[in-house]
Amino acid sequence: MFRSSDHDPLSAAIAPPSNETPAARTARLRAEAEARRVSEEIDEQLKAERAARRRQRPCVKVLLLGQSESGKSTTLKNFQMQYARETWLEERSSWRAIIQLNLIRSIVTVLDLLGDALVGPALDSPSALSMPLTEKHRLLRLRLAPLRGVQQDLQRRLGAAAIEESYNPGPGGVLPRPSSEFAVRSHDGWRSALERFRARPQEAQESARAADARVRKAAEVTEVVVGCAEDMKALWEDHAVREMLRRKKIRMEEEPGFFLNDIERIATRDYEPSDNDVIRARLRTLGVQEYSFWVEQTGHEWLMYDVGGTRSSRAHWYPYFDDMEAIIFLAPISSFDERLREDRRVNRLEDTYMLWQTLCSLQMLSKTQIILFLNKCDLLEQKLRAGVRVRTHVPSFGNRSNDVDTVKKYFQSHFKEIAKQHSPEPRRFYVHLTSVIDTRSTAATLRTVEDGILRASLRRADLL
Ligand SMILES: Nc1nc2c(ncn2[C@@H]2O[C@H](COP(=O)(O)OP(=O)(O)OP(=O)(O)O)[C@@H](O)[C@H]2O)c(=O)[nH]1
Ligand SMILES: [Mg+2]
Repeated sequence: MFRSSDHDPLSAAIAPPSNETPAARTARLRAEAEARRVSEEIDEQLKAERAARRRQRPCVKVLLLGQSESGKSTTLKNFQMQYARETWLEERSSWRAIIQLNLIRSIVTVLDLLGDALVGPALDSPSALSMPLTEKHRLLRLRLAPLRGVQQDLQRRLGAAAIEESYNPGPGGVLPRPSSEFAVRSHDGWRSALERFRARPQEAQESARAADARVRKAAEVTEVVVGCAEDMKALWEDHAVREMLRRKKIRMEEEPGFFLNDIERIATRDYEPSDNDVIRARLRTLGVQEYSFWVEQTGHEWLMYDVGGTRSSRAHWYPYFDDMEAIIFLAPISSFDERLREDRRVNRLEDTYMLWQTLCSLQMLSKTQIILFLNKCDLLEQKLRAGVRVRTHVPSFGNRSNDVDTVKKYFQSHFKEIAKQHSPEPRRFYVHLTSVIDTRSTAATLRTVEDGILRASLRRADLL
């Protein structure tokens, strides 16, 4: 099995901050040791399961990699929609709570910003809003306050995956890491989170009373959300609030799990998530999750591995490298002007380049097909239309034209060049420009990808 070394860039990418205090280091090492123990136990269990399955029938294994929020789980959802329709439909309504949480989280973000602005510059200051915040905004804030309690409650019940990882360098350079960061989970990640929100009893042994309590709790959450619907809408549609967001350069529409334009539809008692809602919902992945699909047309079983992409999760990728038919690497190219949520000092595109270089240069992956998805093209287009200039954030872009085609081509050639320079053996460059929230075009991409992977797999089997 592959082990990381001190020199490899992936280790560098997950290295602790240089100004870490002794106390923070002790706590981190202890938490990491525990995470490693749990993770190794899960690896062993998965290995045994995989070996047993392989003995029974052939399967094609694909690993999804990329930084956090790059679209790995969303790609997996597309596969699930296409090849495991029954499970997809069974799980779909359980996403309701996650979508409610996504919506509430956006509202709470706006409320926090509003809170700051209400105690902000005086009306006559140059940075004051042209449309002043008034008593109406204070009241909206007050009336929407119960959503904070609901957010906490949902997050508690959904578990660590529902909490976005983040830390800001605190005083003295201590970077507090939330304990959730080390919550390495079993391989059924989001499934276990969703299970807690199923309407029907989950297991035979679940008592009717426990099932009732779960259903009652879900109804209580819905009642609060429905009760706040009008105020949420008023807040999101308010001109002064929009101006405040614009001034702070916050584009809520680009945030993961954005549902503020769907309040009327979602904040109702009989809301049922659509396919598209589930695709757009955000629940982060912890540890490694394994999914299996049976592809009728070719008679193969596919095993897909979805991993957590935050820096602290990346150490858990290694054990999966030596056993894959292909890797799909997600690079969100709209992120050229963003910073990592878990470390605001790092530019997201730089982080993606670094990960890509690492994967390309690993000797053990030299024969593995790596397929690059330059993802979030829709957001890239949106950003460029809004006037964001690539050159400001990527100086090497130089004086090229800031139009979508030029930008896409530029990024694509940069990834290609990295692959060429750093692969230990020549490798073919497989690339797709994607917006994986667009299920129709993604279905076509996935068919091409699937075909390519299968061919390579058969070729390999022939050679063996
Ligand atoms: N607009 C847009 N949103 C996307 C696209 N791909 C993913 N998203 C959204 O981005 C958010 C994050 O996507 P995920 O698939 O959860 O990201 P991930 O790579 O699995 O992240 P981790 O689990 O944290 O490693 C979700 O809300 C998705 O709906 C895309 O191409 N366009
Ligand atoms: Mg994920």
